[in-house]
Amino acid sequence: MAAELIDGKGFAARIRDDIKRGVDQRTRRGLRRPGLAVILVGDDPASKVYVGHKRNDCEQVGIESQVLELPFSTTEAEVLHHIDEYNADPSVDGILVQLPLPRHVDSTRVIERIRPDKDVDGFHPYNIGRLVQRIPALRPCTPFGVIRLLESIGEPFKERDAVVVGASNIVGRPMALELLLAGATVTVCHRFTRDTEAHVRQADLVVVGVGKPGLVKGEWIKEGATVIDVGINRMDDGRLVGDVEFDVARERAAWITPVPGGVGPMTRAMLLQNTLDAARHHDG
Ligand SMILES: Nc1nc2c(c(=O)[nH]1)N[C@@H](CN(C=O)c1ccc(C(=O)N[C@@H](CCC(=O)O)C(=O)O)cc1)CN2
Repeated sequence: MAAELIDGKGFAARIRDDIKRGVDQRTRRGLRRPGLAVILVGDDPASKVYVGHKRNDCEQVGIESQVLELPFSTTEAEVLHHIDEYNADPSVDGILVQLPLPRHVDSTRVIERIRPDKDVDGFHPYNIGRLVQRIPALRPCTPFGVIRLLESIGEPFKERDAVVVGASNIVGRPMALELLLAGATVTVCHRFTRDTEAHVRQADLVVVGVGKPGLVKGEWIKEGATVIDVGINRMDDGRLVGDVEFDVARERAAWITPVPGGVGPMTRAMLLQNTLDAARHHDG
């Protein structure tokens, strides 16, 4: 029987409704709206689309957003200067620098410059360190969103062998950490892994975030597994596809996320959640 689809788009819409209620409650109590500042450097078309979505999401839930669009030639020192200004601005609760950055700007130095309490992407080493120790923190949005999706389908983490394919800073590594904290037994496959297929074949839960269409073959998926596809790849004909060979995987899995409409909308919803949480923290 074909797997059930995990409806990230629908779930994210419900989370946005909750966040809107949280924002409205603040304004009724005389508190200011949460503020998000987004920095976009260069003109990568996909980044522009994502930043546009984030701006619309903020408008929908009542978060004040501002987007600073900087040319590709912007220096690292200039980006750091803008971050310093947002760090000092009390109306800004969250700062996000859209990735990837041009090669002449060091993303690690940029992320480290953001005040950890305004790091709504959850990428700052301080927040990652807190997450490692299970201390409440701003959590990286994509893995946080995946955990929320898995909780929504009643995933029994503690009984599961999970395999994460990909070990990026944004997805794979924090994803493995989140699954570990949720109680799963976790294996991470990366570019030096000798036999990714063998690991995926025995996994009860597979999370893939590499950015290569069809990297994980449908026939590798164990019968009844849960498959979370974080990949978003735009094909020449304009279609968006994930990293998993969807049609075949769907015949074997019990649950699977679609692309589009799976993890992507949840990443954006968790950004709103982090921004609201940061504002609550800033209330004192
Ligand atoms: N500073 C950050 N940069 C990047 C992040 C991030 O979390 N923080 N993640 C990705 C891009 N990303 C968010 O910025 C992102 C990508 C895609 C979606 C999304 O909603 N996808 C939709 C389809 C959208 C489309 O039409 O193209 C879907 O999957 O249904 C949300 C967020 C890299 N950079």
